[in-house]
Amino acid sequence: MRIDVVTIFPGYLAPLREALLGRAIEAGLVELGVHDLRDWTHDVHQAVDDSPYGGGPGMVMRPQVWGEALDAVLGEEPARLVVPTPAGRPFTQATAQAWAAEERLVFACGRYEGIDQRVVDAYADRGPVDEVSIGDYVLVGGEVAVLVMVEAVVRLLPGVLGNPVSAQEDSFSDGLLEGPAYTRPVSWRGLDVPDVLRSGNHAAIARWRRDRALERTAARRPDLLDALPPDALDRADRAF
Ligand SMILES: N#Cc1c(-c2ccc3ccn(Cc4ccc(CN5CCOCC5)cc4)c3c2)n[nH]c1N
Repeated sequence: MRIDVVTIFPGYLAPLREALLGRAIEAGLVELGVHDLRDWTHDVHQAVDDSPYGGGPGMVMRPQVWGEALDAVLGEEPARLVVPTPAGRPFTQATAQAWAAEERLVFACGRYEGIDQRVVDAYADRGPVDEVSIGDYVLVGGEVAVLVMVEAVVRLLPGVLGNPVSAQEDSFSDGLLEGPAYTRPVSWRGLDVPDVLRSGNHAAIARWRRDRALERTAARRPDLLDALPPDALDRADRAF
């Protein structure tokens, strides 16, 4: 997979070259290009924004600069263009899993009050364009959202995670939140690891973990329970 990011703050994306993601890049599992939008400006002030038509607060990012930048970065290779925005469709684990199958992702990081809508409209004729949001809160720009989405996608690529099974057993992959996890010591500040986890009874451990996942999901994310397909809960789950 190749990932390109266009931004006026390239330094914001430096964490993508650290730790697990950095090792994936070094291993050739993913290619990363980060591009400064201002490289496609032609004025002395390197202007990327202007006042909004129709009035309103803040500034809007100019379509011309974005058009030149995305034409250059996209080139002729097919790619999914991703535009983070507070007004986007929710980015979920299912989105990450779908995008993990893509050959190329290009992220357009807006700032100010966002990017002129004609940029999205113009590229929608060339290939898939996703306007997505990572959550119901307002950030200052798209860079943090890109860090989140790139990490969620790249960790799913074959060879990136040391233990690939964990990607399948992620929270949300079975529609539930994962339950609590424990490691040594068996007792810490008067708090003990649940006996079942040390029993060696794998069926009982699996049942206990499923029950804790159901309990946590019901308490914290009842919406996920409501969204489960009818056959997702077995009789033992229903007894819970
Ligand atoms: N992904 C993601 C994001 C973003 C995000 C992503 C991309 C950009 C580019 C610019 N900004 C800042 C910005 C601030 C204010 C406004 C105005 N609106 C805000 C909502 O109420 C109405 C008025 C627009 C844009 C961005 C924010 N925020 N939250 C997410 N989950």
